[in-house]
Amino acid sequence: MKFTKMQGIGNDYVYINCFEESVENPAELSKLVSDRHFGIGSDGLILICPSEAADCRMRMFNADGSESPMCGNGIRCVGKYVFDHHLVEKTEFDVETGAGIKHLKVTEENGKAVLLTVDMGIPEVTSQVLEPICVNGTDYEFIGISMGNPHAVYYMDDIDSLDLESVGPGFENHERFPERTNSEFIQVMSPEHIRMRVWERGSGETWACGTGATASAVASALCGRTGNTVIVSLKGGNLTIHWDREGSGHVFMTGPAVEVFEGEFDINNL
Ligand SMILES: N[C@H](CCC[C@H](N)C(=O)O)C(=O)O
Repeated sequence: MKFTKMQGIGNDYVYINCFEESVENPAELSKLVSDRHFGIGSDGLILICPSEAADCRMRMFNADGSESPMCGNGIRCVGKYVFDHHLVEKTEFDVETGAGIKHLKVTEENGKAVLLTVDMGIPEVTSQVLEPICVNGTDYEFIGISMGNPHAVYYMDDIDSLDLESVGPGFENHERFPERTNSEFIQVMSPEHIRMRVWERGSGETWACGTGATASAVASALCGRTGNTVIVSLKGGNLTIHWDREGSGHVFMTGPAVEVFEGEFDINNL
């Protein structure tokens, strides 16, 4: 089976073009391909599929095989793939996701997409603006934001000191979040700049999370820590998030997408 390895600021997935391939059990396949020692190595699997409602459809699976309705870094890479491989012949197009149809705009150089802007839709606030919670025996406050997938945003003075490998599962699996949650840890640098680390539902700490960066930008504006446009600095790079709060209410994410390599695998040998 042919695949393409792509990454959005270090959030890397194995992509399969399901206009040409068919995948019987994507949840199991995601567990296999994401293994960084016995598989290809990735944060999960993303299928690029035909769609009746848009130019294509994205299905996203975390490293543990769980499916998520939306993936911000993933949809930018999907946009790059369909543009670069001429599955679309336009610089604006739509991608169907489990969180609705998303509109993408491509910035291209020499016929390749180098930057993509995604209309992430209207965020949903799922908690009090700073709701108390006790995790691993320690008291915190968070803001719950859904971008089609759940996020819990926490503010800290020093995110680098977080031992996410040990505390991450307690945030992800807390009983407050019946569907588990992605957890973002934010250090506010200025009203226009935040730093973020993330423990993702189903994948652990990743180098970036597009929906998480979007949720964190909205949360930061809601609690008055930033304006409506912020640079979010993640381990793997930066995203620009703009919340058209006074207008459409939609949030826009702009960032890069990179094709790393193409390959083939025999699923019986994974
Ligand atoms: N782990 C997430 C899906 C991937 C989100 C992230 N990689 C992004 O770029 O938005 C979830 O289960 O909701």
